[in-house]
Amino acid sequence: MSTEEDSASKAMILLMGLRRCGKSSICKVVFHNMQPLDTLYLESTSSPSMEHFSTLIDLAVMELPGQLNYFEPSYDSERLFKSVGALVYVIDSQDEYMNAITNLAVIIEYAYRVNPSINIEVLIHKVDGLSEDYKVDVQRDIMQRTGEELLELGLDGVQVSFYLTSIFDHSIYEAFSRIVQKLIPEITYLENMLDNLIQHSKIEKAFLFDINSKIYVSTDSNPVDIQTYEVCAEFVDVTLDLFDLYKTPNENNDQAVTRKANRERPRELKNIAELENGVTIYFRQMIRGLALVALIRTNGSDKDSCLTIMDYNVDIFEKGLEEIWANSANKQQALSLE
Ligand SMILES: Nc1nc2c(ncn2[C@@H]2O[C@H](COP(=O)(O)OP(=O)(O)OP(=O)(O)O)[C@@H](O)[C@H]2O)c(=O)[nH]1
Repeated sequence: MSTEEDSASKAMILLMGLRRCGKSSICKVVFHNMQPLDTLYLESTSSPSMEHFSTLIDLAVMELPGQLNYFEPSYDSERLFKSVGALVYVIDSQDEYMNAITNLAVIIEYAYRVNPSINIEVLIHKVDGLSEDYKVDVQRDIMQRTGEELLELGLDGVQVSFYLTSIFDHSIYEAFSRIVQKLIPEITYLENMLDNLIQHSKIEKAFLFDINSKIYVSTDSNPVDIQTYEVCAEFVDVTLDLFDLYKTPNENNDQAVTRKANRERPRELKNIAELENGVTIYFRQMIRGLALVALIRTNGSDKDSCLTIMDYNVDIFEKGLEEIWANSANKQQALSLE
């Protein structure tokens, strides 16, 4: 099966940008847990590469090397762009970016023509090297120049979203979370379910994480503040690291070694801790490699009874999730039979 055929059944994210803008580093850090500093030694990518990951939906992230000429007749760009849900274009903010903007406009013109429903997402990347003021200036400048280029091409109505990102902090996960969420058809149900859960469980904020990438596939409708996300993402890491250190009860050494090698975890992974500010943080594994992470403010009421209610409500939430997943799996099956 070719990479493009393989991706047809998945929501596809296409990652593009000029050479050395940071595409491979983003893939390695977000999807393979590579340490950001180790990306310094990554070699230039010479052929398209594809990452797959499954959350509530199956996603494929395809990286196209910067030096490839996508509009050569030998390269079937039309078929590729038609199968894509989101085009993510990376611009290196530490470099001279005018060429990147011109290249982006040409790609948008093409992508939009063959696939008008494509989401266009621009990562203003490597902002760790810029001061706070300069970051804002660069963002404004890139947005304005992109707008001008699109206007010249008669594409001023095309919606483009911009994100300031860096692999050295959580901004890249936050951006990918928002990009992925736009591709999940059931996102409104998920948000409603999370809103319902927080109303009935003294929760301040709840995230549904994809455990392996630490992208959050959904959250309640309260605004996301990046520090809250960071605390929750770190708790996912700590929980998994701790779990991987120890054998589970009734497991012999060989089974533990095999499980760790395959990165398998028992279904019901759960962890609860109290933060310095008295807020309780709650982690519970759900279906399909997802985990619910919530911050609970007990406000002086009995912590144990809060957690009992929480467990009960999370059971109901998980059942809802199973139903959503069963429905979306049926829909995908029906589509593939058409
Ligand atoms: N400061 C900083 N450097 C970054 C960031 N992301 C990537 N880099 C660095 O940028 C350089 C190029 O990154 P790559 O991921 O190889 O770039 P690429 O777009 O895949 O390059 P090609 O494969 O040639 O198309 C590496 O040295 C990375 O360490 C970031 O957020 N901040």
